[in-house]
Amino acid sequence: MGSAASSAAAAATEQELTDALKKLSPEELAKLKTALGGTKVVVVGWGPVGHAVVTKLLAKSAGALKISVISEESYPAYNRVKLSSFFEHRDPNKLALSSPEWCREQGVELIFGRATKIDRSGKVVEVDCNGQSKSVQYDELVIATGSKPWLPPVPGLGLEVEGVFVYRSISDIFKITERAKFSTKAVVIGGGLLGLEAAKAAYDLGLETTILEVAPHLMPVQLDLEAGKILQSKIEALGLKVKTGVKVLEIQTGDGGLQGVKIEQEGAEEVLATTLLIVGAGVRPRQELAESCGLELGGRGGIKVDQRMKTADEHIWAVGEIASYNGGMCYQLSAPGYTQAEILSDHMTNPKADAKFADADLSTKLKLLGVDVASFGGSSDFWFKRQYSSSGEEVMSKVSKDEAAGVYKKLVFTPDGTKLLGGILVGDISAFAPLTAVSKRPDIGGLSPDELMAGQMPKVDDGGDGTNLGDDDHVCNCHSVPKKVIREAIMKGAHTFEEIKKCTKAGTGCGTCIRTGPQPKLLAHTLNQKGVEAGACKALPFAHDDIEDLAKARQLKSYEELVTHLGYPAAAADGDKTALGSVLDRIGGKPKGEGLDHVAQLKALKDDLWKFVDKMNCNPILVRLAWHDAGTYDKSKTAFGERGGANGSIRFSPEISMGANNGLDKAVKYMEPFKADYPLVSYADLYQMAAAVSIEHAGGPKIDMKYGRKDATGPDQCPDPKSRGTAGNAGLPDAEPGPEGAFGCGATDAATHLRNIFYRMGFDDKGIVALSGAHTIGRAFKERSGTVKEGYGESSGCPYTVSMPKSCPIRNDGGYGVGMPGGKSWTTKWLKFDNEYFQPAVYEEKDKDLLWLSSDRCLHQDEGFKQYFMLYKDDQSAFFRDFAEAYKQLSEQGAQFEPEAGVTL
Ligand code: HEM
Repeated sequence: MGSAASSAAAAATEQELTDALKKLSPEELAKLKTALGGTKVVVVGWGPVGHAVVTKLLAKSAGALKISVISEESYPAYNRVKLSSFFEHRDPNKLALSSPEWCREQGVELIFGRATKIDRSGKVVEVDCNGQSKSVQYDELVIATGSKPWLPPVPGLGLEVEGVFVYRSISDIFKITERAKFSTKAVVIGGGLLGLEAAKAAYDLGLETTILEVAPHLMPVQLDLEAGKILQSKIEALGLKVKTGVKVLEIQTGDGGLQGVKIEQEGAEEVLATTLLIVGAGVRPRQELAESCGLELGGRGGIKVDQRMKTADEHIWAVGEIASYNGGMCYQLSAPGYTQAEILSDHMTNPKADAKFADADLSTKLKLLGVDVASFGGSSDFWFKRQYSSSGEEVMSKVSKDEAAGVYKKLVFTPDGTKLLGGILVGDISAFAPLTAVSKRPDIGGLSPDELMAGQMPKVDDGGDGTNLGDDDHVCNCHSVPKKVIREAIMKGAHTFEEIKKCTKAGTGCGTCIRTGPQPKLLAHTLNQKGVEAGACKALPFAHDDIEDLAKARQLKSYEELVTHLGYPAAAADGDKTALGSVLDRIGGKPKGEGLDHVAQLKALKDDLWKFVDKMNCNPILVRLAWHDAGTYDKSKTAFGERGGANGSIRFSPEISMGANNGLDKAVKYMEPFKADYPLVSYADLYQMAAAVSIEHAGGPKIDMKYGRKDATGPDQCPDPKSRGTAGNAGLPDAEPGPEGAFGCGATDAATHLRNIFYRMGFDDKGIVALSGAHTIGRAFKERSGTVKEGYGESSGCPYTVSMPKSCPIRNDGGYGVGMPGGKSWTTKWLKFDNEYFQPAVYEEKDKDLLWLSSDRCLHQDEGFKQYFMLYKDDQSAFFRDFAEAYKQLSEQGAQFEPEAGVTL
């Protein structure tokens, strides 16, 4: 490699490198490309560390390397650290660190399959792609296969037992969720990081959960006995059971799989009855590939690597949980993996690089079942030599605890008290970042151990940004990003947290350096120094939404608190408070719409709904909610409520519990926070507006509906389910006839049934076909309508409805995301509102992965319907026009408006 390459690769950060590369002359860039060009790098494993290798290699080679990545899971690389947050959103995309589109844009070849063999002499990896074998040639190979869960040797324990799971991947979570539907109790083996995360999952699923730990206390690798016991009592206070010092004797099975777990504690045996068991007792490196090709392994497993992360084979590298540095232990945390990715990419792009892997930072800070826990150390000796439990001459320890409050703090010093070796924090971990920084310095800056215990921090020259962190202190511990790197990124144009994430990775791990850590102050101060006025106001130059999230995370309630904890006080200006008005109201507990009149609330709500569907990809269910609220309309009836229509009555139990409305309670719940924020808007308007926004957001027509609908006030205003000449469901249509061959209205063919239903509402054949075209978006689920065998979750969906659909991307804007995976859709791009529903590829029913119900089929078979069906097939604008007209009618009839003429926006 020429000098141009080495000077570029010697730069310290990814951002610098990208900038340095930009500065190269075309000749120099050409040299670099010749040096690396054509070199084919294959990365096995698309987890967070494998992905970090790809991004770093791209940046450091100016795109000259040809990179392929082999991914066994069908999800884009995702953040396992946040796996348990999945239950808050149930959206795999929120965990994603990348996407297939990103790979495409970067020219990275993405291969979905399992690497089965490495032929070292031929430099080929064999990949099993869904039963088809593929040979992938490499010049340089990176193994980033990570770990696999370890099952303790307990009689009867195996993943083949129904009800036994591990906790490692998104698909594990889906499987656990499925089983949880039929279980009331869960047992978790393992009281370490992994086991407690798994216990959180079981707890979030509403199961009575018992945690079993073989050691005398929880988290034995990170905590001492006292800290472990405090954590235990906090977890028990939540209603979970914890048993420590436990030996698992046997797994008992019977009909339907798991029945119980037999244990021994303090000499007494006991059987815990359960149908769901999660094993979170540790992991082992996935080294089969390396073993089978004869690569040298580490003494305790993993692939032996040197300081450059190179294995015994000159062309094979290993990083992350699989890498055994100098044959020692493999690190099962992401931070060391990221450091290793950095070092590997340095060496692969620059033979003269001198970066060396030496020690891993095993500091961890996390929230376990609502309890903050942290363990930090200046070097890995803190954990390996268990300095946190040493005593006497080896170390000096200081402890403070408040058992009632559940707060514990232990700091461990050298015997002379001049250097902090590490510490343990439970309950209050606010000092984690500064203390971690102090533990990495040669001394404690002239303070005494007692002063440090009391919360004093050595004064550091922080350049006036208020972080009390030096240039080399880490802001982001997950990715080991020092303050100076973030500062430089801001100086070079990264003016938001998102932009900082992109160019430094800071904040993309656990995210606490943003939420509760020093990043906001650093950003505010640096922007201020640059004279950049970005974001909400002078003192807090971030987006309103960011400020709101930060305020919630830190429980800040006033402008003064915001500026002190997040902002740059010297920059506060008179107008700041006004500019932050809505955020201050929100964090002070006021609804968003307070002070706005009805029309202004409607307008603000529309914007919020747009953002919501954009984030959640829940357009279809909101359309179904609004249509089912309105679709009870009977033109022969006059009394408000009894006549049905869009009046919000679907939120009441007689209606929402009708079979036809299965699953819509989820959408009703989605809408509640909006109602709380905009109290002047009726539920009826809210539901209809959400549908109109969802359709438009998905690329469909704008529906010119009016607002001001009044709400049904109670269950007594719900239509009687049997009052519409149908068996039930207040006149909503059936998709298929019942077991006797008849639809609910008595008709034996779908076309007659649809006419019975929709003529009652005042529609004609054109309206029926146009409205049915709404199925161009959305899916059916076995758990809801029961019309399909596909159901909730990744494993129960079909290729178009899982997170990596074959038609990806399915959103109108080309963005990535499917919301909750699963079910079966009518169309391939089922988050795009277009006329795909009317296309032969759909209605000819050749693609078994698409849905076509009797009520859809009659639309192109019945002569009266067919003319419209064929018109919409050829002319999307005719479909949009007729749909918008019919939907407006659907959403307004039966409703009562105030003012009578309605409100148009
Ligand atoms: C013509 C008679 C209709 C029948 C028999 C029918 C039946 C169904 C069925 C069985 C489902 C699947 C529900 C599930 O399992 O989750 C469904 C979903 C859906 N329906 Fe209809 N429907 C009809 C008309 C309409 C109309 C008029 C609209 C809107 C204007 C509509 C909008 C939707 C949407 C958007 C979904 C997807 C919901 C989701 O993905 O969560 N449907 N429909």
